[in-house]
Amino acid sequence: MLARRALRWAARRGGQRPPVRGLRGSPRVRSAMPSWVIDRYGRNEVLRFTRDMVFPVIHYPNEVIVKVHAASLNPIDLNMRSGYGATALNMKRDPLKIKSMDTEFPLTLGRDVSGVIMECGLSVSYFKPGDEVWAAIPPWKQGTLSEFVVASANEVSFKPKCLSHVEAASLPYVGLTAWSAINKVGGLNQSNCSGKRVLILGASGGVGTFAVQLVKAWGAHVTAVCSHDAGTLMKKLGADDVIDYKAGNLEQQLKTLPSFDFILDNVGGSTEKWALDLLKKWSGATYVTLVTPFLINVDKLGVADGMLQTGVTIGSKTVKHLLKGVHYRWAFFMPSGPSLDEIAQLVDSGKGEHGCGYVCICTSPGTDDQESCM
Ligand SMILES: NC(=O)C1=CN([C@@H]2O[C@H](COP(=O)(O)OP(=O)(O)OC[C@H]3O[C@@H](n4cnc5c(N)ncnc54)[C@H](OP(=O)(O)O)[C@@H]3O)[C@@H](O)[C@H]2O)C=CC1
Repeated sequence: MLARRALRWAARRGGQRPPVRGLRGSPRVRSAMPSWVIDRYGRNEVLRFTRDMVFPVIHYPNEVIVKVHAASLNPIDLNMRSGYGATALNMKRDPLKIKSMDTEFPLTLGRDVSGVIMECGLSVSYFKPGDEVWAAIPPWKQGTLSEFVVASANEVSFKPKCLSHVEAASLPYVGLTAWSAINKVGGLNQSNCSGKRVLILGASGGVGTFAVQLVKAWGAHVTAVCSHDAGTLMKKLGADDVIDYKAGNLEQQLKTLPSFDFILDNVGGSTEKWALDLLKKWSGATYVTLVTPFLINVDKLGVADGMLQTGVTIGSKTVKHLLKGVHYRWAFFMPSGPSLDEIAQLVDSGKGEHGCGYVCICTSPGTDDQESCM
């Protein structure tokens, strides 16, 4: 597995196919393209359709331009539409003000894309024009609600063969977020997850439905917390125990179960005040939350003070819980083509009880009749 991953990294950096001089792909004859953009933050009325969005340009040799066949929306797009994270994301967009941007507008939302490579930068040898790919574009870049989008080749991966573009576009952002929380931050993987007791809070959402299937595919015993409506779906996705958080006191319901090795918190709020006590003590058990105040702190306090406040908060919580015998971590979405390669393999592997793979695409999680399992 590691060797294959290393090979992919090498290939993405130009190790496999000979380097190409100049841009490769269809000659471009247009300078504008259709997009959904916003020109200010607000509610849905700020969304504007335009046919005159500037065509994306390859600025760095490792970038590709993808023709978007399908895109999808996540809660972060709604939040970004309202201005969430604007301070930190703008700093990341243009840290040295080299593009002399006065404003981030017009801003294109949408993180997920499934489409076809149209152009490759000079150093891209892993992909070629015409390849079918999927990706999650980081929030400091222009989004995917456009005809074309530019991405780093390291953010892009070959689309799973068994999914259509529309199906594939529902997965990358939630898949990579769950992968980051469970694998990169939480340290679980195919070889160490078997038999572990995993609790997923907020299991019926985009991230949660992916997380349930991932740890189940790796052999964990999965307890899913969701509302009653999603119970049947959770069972179909492989959850061993399903707990309805609306049926009485959740903390008391969970305390009747044996302790957990790993908790993924997709809910936040006051949950962590009691949920860490559900972990096994002094055995390396880990609590990972995806609901963090990082961007809110930076928006409220500015970059320096916001990051300082964030550092103090995470540092003190980590130490406090370590002294009680458990690990406490924050996780974030991480764009990654190589991680998407591994997710694509799971999707295409065809081992799950749903036919083609472990990963079952829920077009609108939470209701059984909208489930579509590829
Ligand atoms: N740090 C990061 O980089 C990222 C953080 N996130 C965060 O992760 C969280 C999950 O994201 P996503 O899956 O896309 O969001 P969704 O809106 O798709 O899912 C949230 C789910 O949580 C469920 N839920 C709400 N309240 C509770 C509760 N008290 N107990 C159990 N379940 C509950 C809802 O179920 P129901 O409707 O049935 O109540 C819903 O299905 C969000 O808070 C999001 O902001 C997401 C991506 C990246």
